[in-house]
Amino acid sequence: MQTKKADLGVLGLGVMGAMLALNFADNGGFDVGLYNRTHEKATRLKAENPDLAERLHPSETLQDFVASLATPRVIVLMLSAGSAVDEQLAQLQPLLEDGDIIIDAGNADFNDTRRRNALYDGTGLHFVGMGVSGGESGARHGPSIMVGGSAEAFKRLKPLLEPIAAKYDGSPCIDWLGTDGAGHFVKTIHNGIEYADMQMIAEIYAILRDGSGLPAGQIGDVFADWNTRGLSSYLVEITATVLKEVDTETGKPLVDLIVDEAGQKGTGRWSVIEAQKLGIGATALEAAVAARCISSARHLRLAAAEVYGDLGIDAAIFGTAPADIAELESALETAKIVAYAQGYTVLAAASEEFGWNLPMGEIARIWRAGCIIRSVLLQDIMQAYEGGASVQNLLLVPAFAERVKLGQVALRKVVAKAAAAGVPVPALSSALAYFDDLRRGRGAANLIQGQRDFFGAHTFRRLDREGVFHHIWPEA
Ligand SMILES: NC(=O)C1=CN([C@@H]2O[C@H](COP(=O)(O)OP(=O)(O)OC[C@H]3O[C@@H](n4cnc5c(N)ncnc54)[C@H](OP(=O)(O)O)[C@@H]3O)[C@@H](O)[C@H]2O)C=CC1
Ligand SMILES: O=C(CO)[C@H](O)[C@H](O)COP(=O)(O)O
Repeated sequence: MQTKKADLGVLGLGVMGAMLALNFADNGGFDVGLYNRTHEKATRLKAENPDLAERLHPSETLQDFVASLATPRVIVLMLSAGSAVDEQLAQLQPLLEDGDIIIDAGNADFNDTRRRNALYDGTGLHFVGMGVSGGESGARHGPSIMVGGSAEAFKRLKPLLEPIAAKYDGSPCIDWLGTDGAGHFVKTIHNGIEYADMQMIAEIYAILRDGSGLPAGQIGDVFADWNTRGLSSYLVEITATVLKEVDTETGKPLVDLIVDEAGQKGTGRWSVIEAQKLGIGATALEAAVAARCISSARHLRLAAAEVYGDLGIDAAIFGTAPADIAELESALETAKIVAYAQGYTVLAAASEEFGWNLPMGEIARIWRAGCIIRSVLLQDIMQAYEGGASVQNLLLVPAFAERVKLGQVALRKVVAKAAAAGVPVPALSSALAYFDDLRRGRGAANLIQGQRDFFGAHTFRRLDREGVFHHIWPEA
């Protein structure tokens, strides 16, 4: 029987919740109350972890769960995003008391988080939207934690959360990033960048597989090698592992047997929707979300392959010489910098729009370990913001400009070759197009303004004089 009240409770013991609960018990040494809609998961978690069992306290009812927690309570929700969170909040609210803190630690649409924060305002309860990244293993051993909500609530949560967070050079990858939805917004953009990163890696894989004709294992070796330098990151590391894995039943590379339809739970889409709402062109993120959608339309792709399959891919265009592989490496590294620059631009715009004053360098700091997009690049991004430097766009920071000036040559060649060969590289090419768009002082939107004024009297500004003008255009 539980005699001592638990230090906190975890509600929702799916993949992430179960691992977070173990992390709290193990690395935090906390007593953890457990509750799950399907009760068996709570009892099983305790039974399967005898070494931590004395700190795990499952309850069968929500009432017992709430009663098992020390006051003021801290309850971590780890549920599927959306209505599940609202339902649980509604059931919890009458059981809670002044000062209790409820954390939504799942992925949430930050608009929901803002709405929920507003609901709790003035109730004496605190609602905290908190992004957690690192997948199952991160949740168990140390995720990157992006906290929103009130600074006051964070002060109380810090001693509970720091011990379970990932550590980079001993420093915990957790911080309070701003009020209401700030934590979930930053997690959403993290995932948008994650989508872009994964898509670009997949495009390079497609080039090596369909353009260069390399088998999966050898492509895995290429990624493993790249992981020792500028591209060093969790995603490149796991790419190498996934590519080298062999299916024991068939003896074939497992990746060759996996259906080419990418799932998505919504965070990538949210990142792009919010970028659009803020008026920011995050084209690599957009391309990555769109590519997942196209991947899911497998029947359509198979039908199109029947119609256009004879066009094939020109395999003579991409080589496998060390210089060819190095070109791909440089292209990927450059496009990745562009994707991060886009993600950070969305963060900056949101910070301004919602008055969060997001600590940009700190976000890079807490992404350096634990999270899915952890990479050596984040160290450079952190440095770009050092001393609170105001950064308009990462591509304008001298250290990145130098790298991109060199790397764009490879990116341009790879995108051009891919177009010629017939290998789709939507994220790499949108990164290149963004860069080219950004670097030209004079774009082509003057024509669009002319067209808009023609059909809708939308007016335009002129380069040679101040003011707003409408022209009487000749009839078409
Ligand atoms: N998996 C990952 O890599 C990551 C996931 N996340 C986020 O964490 C959250 C949880 O994800 P994950 O653990 O993977 O998901 P799972 O599907 O493994 O677990 C979902 C949990 O939500 C509960 N649940 C679902 N619907 C309801 C409902 N209507 N009422 C009560 N409980 C409900 C489930 O209960 P039951 O057992 O009864 O079904 C289960 O405990 C999500 O928001 C996800 O986006 C964040 C980072 C990484
Ligand atoms: O948040 C995560 C990683 O950071 C989750 O794994 C999320 O589910 C990934 O998104 P998707 O399922 O859409 O690929």
